[in-house]
Amino acid sequence: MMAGEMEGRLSGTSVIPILTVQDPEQAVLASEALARGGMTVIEITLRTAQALASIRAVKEALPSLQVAAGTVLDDRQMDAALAAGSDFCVSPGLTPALLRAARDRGCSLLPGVATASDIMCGLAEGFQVFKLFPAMAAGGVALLRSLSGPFPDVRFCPTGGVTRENLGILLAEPNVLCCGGSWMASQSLIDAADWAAIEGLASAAQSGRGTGP
Ligand SMILES: O=C[C@H](O)COP(=O)(O)O
Ligand SMILES: CC(=O)C(=O)O
Repeated sequence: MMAGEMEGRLSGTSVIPILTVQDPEQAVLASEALARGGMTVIEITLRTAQALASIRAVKEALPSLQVAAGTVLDDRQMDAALAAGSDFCVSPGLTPALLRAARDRGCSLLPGVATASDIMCGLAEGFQVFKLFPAMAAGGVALLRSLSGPFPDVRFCPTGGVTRENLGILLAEPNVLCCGGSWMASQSLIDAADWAAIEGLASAAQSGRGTGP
């Protein structure tokens, strides 16, 4: 992966909404609402039987939206995600095999890290932008500040426990490019077909202020 490539992809967004969807039609409706709210990048996790079909359907309906495949754990899932039209892949952690698979395929990957050792593995393979997961459980702002000492050039996308309340605090950290989270398109909002609420949460998040108290 070219240096700076992932930073460029994420530069226009404060937040990556994360969707775990059961149905491609719902995925398209939710993605349309997120896009109306100003989102330019979304992630669909490979945690459901309909995830790949959903990625395909969203890319067809909204070609200019960047759609990442999330929860990519191995090269087989990476191949399936790319075949479905994903723009890039996201993983909750990293393995040397996954990093090599991305490099061999020319696949953009946002690999997950939670420790200094994870970051060192990623740097050794040429990665400089990471998802910090699970961000809040692993230490949140205190962890981001601690990591900025030994890794001044590394940038993060904290994900896991990010809410509309703590979003602004995380985005204020200099080593945070953007955050990821599921609150903008939660299962309950999707089940309720509350597309207006999804649009509103996306719009508030994209302005970097959340909607919280
Ligand atoms: O499944 C979603 C991701 O793990 C993000 O976590 P979250 O639900 O805490 O935002
Ligand atoms: C944690 C997450 O968002 C993923 O599974 O990629």
